[in-house]
Amino acid sequence: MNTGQDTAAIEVTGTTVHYGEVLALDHVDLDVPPGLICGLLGTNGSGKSTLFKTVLGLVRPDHGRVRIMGRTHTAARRAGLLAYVPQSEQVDWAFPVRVRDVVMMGRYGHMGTRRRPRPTDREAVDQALHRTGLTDLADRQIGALSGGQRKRAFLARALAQQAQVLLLDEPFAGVDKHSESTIIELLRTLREQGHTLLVSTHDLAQVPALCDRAVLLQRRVVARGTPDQVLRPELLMEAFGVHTPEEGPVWMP
Ligand SMILES: Nc1ncnc2c1ncn2[C@@H]1O[C@H](COP(=O)(O)OP(=O)(O)OP(=O)(O)O)[C@@H](O)[C@H]1O
Repeated sequence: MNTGQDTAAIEVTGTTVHYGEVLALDHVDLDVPPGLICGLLGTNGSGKSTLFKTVLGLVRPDHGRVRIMGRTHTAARRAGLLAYVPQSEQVDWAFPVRVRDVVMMGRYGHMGTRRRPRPTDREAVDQALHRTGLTDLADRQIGALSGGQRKRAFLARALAQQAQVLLLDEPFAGVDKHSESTIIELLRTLREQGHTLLVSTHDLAQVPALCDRAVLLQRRVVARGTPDQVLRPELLMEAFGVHTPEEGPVWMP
């Protein structure tokens, strides 16, 4: 009997993506077991966002297959299994929407077409605001938050979704130490609660402490495994042009 225990939370098989002439992903395989944090590491342009968009079904691969907990992305999204925190939001920051309203958007999938919040929706929003340290800012306009606070607001929106699988694109980029430690603590708690997280980051120094698995991407998968297996000088050199996590990534043409 298949108990579902061996079904990967995220499975990408032989996936290739072109944007016109640009090869963005080249036969990428990825397999994240449930309940783990997997770091997705690569330079600018290495295909991290494209891989997220492919998992979400926003980009159609030339070939290859994506499964989220054994389902297609359409079925997974319909079942509310998948939440996404993009790198930056294409929003009009002057638009008069409160932080609480942004987080409530994470509940839309639970509310049906009338989008009238019920007590359970309000509770989920309050909890997500609390967990991201935004309770005191809940009634502030989103455009009046700092960059790090905005990041936390979009993370809160994903939390309110209560999805099993979370995709986080550069959650630490441009955030201060306070926001960074709030986010790290939160990601660890989510893992303890059995969620699966795929987290892209340039910050290699964080990977050993945060991630159970890591994938080095340079259009194709350079390496995947535990952080120890992946953060090896020759592999980092191949993917980033650096020898150690402490040296940090540098731009490679
Ligand atoms: N809409 C698009 N049209 C054409 N080329 C694109 C498009 N989106 C991405 N690309 C190209 O595909 C490649 C992968 O881009 P992608 O955004 O996935 O990289 P990334 O690893 O997320 O980079 P970054 O760290 O800078 O966000 C790059 O060469 C990029 O220029």
